Amino acid sequence: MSSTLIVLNLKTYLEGTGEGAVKVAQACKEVADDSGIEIGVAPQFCDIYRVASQVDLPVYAQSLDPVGAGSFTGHAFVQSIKDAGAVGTLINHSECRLTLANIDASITTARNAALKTIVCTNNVATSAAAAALGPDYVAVEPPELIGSGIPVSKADPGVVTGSVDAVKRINPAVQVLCGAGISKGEDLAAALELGSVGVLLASGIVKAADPKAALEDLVSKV
Ligand SMILES: O=C[C@H](O)COP(=O)(O)O
Repeated sequence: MSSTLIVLNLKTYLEGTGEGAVKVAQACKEVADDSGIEIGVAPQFCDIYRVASQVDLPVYAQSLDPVGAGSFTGHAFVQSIKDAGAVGTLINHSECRLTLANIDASITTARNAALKTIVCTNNVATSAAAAALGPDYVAVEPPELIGSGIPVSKADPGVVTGSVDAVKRINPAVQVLCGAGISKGEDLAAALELGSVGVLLASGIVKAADPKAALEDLVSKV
């Protein structure tokens, strides 16, 4: 496997009892095996166990709550997420934003459970702030480009290079992903050229008529 990472966020695009998530995850697994590029998938909480138990690929939660076992109704408990089979979690996605204090607490909670952490940010300043908290990855995604089909790596290369520079300066151990509007091989190639180690993406693959073909195109220029 190369050090490139692709994480496919399924958001709430898929209905049903997890069979759609398993099918997309299976496509990710096949393309990962063929390409040698690591591909992870972030299904809804209720599908983590089903996906992780049926497909041998890295599964991420879409978020978690910094709570322990106990009186925490409605929260996403890290140990349950881990026991369901997740290896990591997104934190602070634009569609699920947290306070800085809760980002910090979520990173600590995930790290204590040995889950990888991908903290989403919306610009260079928040990428710098996230890097100071020491997650495994910062994933910069300008919100206005999310779901637009316009790739951040072409529409706003400066937010990627700026985030890479800021993160390296603050904490060189943190790696940078970028996302928003990524769907094609040229988008991923451009993202890597800009210094990121991979992408966080969703609609371009999940909503494609043939997600496996879309994934094959995504990795075709690396
Ligand atoms: O988590 C994924 C990002 O929000 C990007 O979404 P998108 O690929 O649909 O633009």
